[in-house]
Amino acid sequence: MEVARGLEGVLFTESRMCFIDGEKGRLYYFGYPIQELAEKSSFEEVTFLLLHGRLPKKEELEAFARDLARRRALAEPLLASLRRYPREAHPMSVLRTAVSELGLYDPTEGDISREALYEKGLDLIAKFATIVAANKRLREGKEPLPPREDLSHAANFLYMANGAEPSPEQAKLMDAALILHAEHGFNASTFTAIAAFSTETDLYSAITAAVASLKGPRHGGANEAVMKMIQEIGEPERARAWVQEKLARKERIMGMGHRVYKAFDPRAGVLEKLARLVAEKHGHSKEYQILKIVEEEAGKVLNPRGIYPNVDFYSGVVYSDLGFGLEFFTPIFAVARISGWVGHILEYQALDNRLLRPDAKYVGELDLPYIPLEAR
Ligand SMILES: CC(=O)SCCNC(=O)CCNC(=O)[C@H](O)C(C)(C)COP(=O)(O)OP(=O)(O)OC[C@H]1O[C@@H](n2cnc3c(N)ncnc32)[C@H](O)[C@@H]1OP(=O)(O)O
Ligand SMILES: O=C([O-])CC(=O)C(=O)O
Repeated sequence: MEVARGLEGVLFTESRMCFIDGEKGRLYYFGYPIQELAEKSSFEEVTFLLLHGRLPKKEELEAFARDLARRRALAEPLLASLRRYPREAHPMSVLRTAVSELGLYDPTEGDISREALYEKGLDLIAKFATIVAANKRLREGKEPLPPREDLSHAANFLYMANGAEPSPEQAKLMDAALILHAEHGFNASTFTAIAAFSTETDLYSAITAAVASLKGPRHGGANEAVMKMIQEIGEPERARAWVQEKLARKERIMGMGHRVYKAFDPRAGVLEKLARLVAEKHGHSKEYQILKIVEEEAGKVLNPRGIYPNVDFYSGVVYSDLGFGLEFFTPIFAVARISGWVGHILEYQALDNRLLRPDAKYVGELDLPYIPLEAR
């Protein structure tokens, strides 16, 4: 059998959730084009779609959004832990630890019946935003704010994170970013979640593993690395030379390249427009300008090789505008992706939850004589 390095091109299951056309740069959630969802839908509606496989009717969406809103608050023991975690710990490590800890307070942690999974999944989707916002407040030396049930998921997240009710424009921006990041097939973190869940471990364990996987700079952590790149470049005038030197050293430009897309990631297309909007309106133009030059200069070498900006390239400009420091960029990704992780776990379980256990081609030796320690 051929070895498929990185499991590239391996089809390990069937799924209705996500279609990615890597050659043409197209993306659909349950058949709906991503651009249309980002423009017209809400995070709550997309989450319903990812969990139920269809768009909700008006009353269904209202009930679903109310249900999510009611689940936002964190119990005191977890809040006490968040206060105790080291202030300088990375917010992704805080999220990973907090999700794991949530399992400790669930007396039915091990119940993975479909009904229990759905309930626990909704709980996690609701609480991810509260954990991340609480951590942001604590890092700023402030007390976490209790969630508000009268705001949408995106608006409440911004309210809890920044201590002020966002404008409708800001809430829409966050909503669009969450929709764009909610799902993406069997990316590394979703695959990690499924690999863990296929052992019939509990949901908290599978999601903790997924958070750990998303943290890496080759995956969700790339959005933070892009902002560090912008900071290192410093001024738009330095960007071209910086890119040329980087590529001459055979180093990677973060936020570019993708295992599946060999064309422009359609999410990056939407985020580029949103980043341009905030750059023009609110003066983040330097960051945006640097990215445009990096995209163009790196593109001269990388585009012919099918390497283009991915979802992590422009998102940071938007998150900065919404009041977040770069260490919160990947946690924001997680606040969105939790919906995809839960949706995939439900879908995979409904199929048969077959244990994931690939194999490797053995290239070692056999039947070696065991030499006693004193004779080696
Ligand atoms: C949400 C997400 O997870 S989106 C991805 C986020 N990650 C990043 O932005 C990190 C930067 N990008 C990368 O490291 C890669 O593009 C990956 C890991 C995302 C996908 O890459 P893969 O499909 O595994 O390709 P692979 O790593 O084998 O690279 C193939 C070639 O393209 C080059 N390449 C890939 N990405 C880049 C990049 N961003 N900059 C420069 N060169 C690159 C590699 O150096 C390699 O060159 P070589 O053949 O001369 O050795
Ligand atoms: O699909 C991937 O490999 C990575 C990605 O873009 C995502 O998870 O959104």
